[in-house]
Amino acid sequence: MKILEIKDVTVHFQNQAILQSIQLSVKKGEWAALIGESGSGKSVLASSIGGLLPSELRVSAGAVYYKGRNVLACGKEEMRTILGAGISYVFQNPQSVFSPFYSIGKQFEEVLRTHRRLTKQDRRKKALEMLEQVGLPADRAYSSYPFQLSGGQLQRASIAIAMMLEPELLIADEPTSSLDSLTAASILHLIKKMQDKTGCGVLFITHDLRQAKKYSDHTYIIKRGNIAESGPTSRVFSNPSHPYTKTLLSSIPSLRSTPDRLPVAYGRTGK
Ligand SMILES: Nc1ncnc2c1ncn2[C@@H]1O[C@H](COP(=O)(O)OP(=O)(O)OP(=O)(O)O)[C@@H](O)[C@H]1O
Repeated sequence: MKILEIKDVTVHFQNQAILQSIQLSVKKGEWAALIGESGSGKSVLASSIGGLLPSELRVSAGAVYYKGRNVLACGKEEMRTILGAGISYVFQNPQSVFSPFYSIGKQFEEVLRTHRRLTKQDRRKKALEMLEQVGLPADRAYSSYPFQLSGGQLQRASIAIAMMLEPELLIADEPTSSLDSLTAASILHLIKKMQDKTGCGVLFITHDLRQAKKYSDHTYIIKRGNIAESGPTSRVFSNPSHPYTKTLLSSIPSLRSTPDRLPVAYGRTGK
């Protein structure tokens, strides 16, 4: 079942097309990767899904269906309900998710107050449970202010708050770009774990080809506002058809030449 279906979406800034006739879909439980270089239109596409485009950008054609409902035609109130409970975001910069003026726990509880009918005690219990699930010391994180957590810890908290209402679609917009590689790997592992637990669809926006290859079922390559190529990840990476995809893949030689497992000489002799 398709959770998200983007049909022929075109976005303009004044008379310049930033996205052109985009087609993309994400099924329940699927991990789709959207790969493209800087400025190709990844974030504009992510924003258009949740109706989060800045006012100077306009969707000039097409539709974005969330479970069959065109979100581009939804009113503000309906969109507010869909966002959070149906579609959630994790951004590159977790600071943008949290207010610096309130503790993390208070901000979790505020989301629950808006979307769920729970007692104060149950809101606190749920917040602590989510913080624990993402591997944070729950009590400390709950009472911390955002600046008291490291970048990696804050990204974990942002995943916890994004998953708290069990959304059906998680849009992860370059969630690891500001993190060191070890922390980045643990964050992607965590998103995968949360997906396995809830069965949500994931739209993973990245320029990291290795991570896309490792996690995604389906890959979309975007170039200057157009989908240059799409298909099952294994096919796109093993047998790319578009010259642009070939160039992207060949820019990281080890991606295609490094075997998934260590060679016998290193892996199995115990030496
Ligand atoms: N608010 C805006 N007004 C005008 N043009 C914009 C606006 N936001 C983005 N653009 C333009 O749209 C194009 C796509 O930008 P976008 O931010 O989606 O790229 P991206 O692929 O996410 O890049 P990055 O990987 O660097 O985040 C760029 O040419 C950018 O300059």
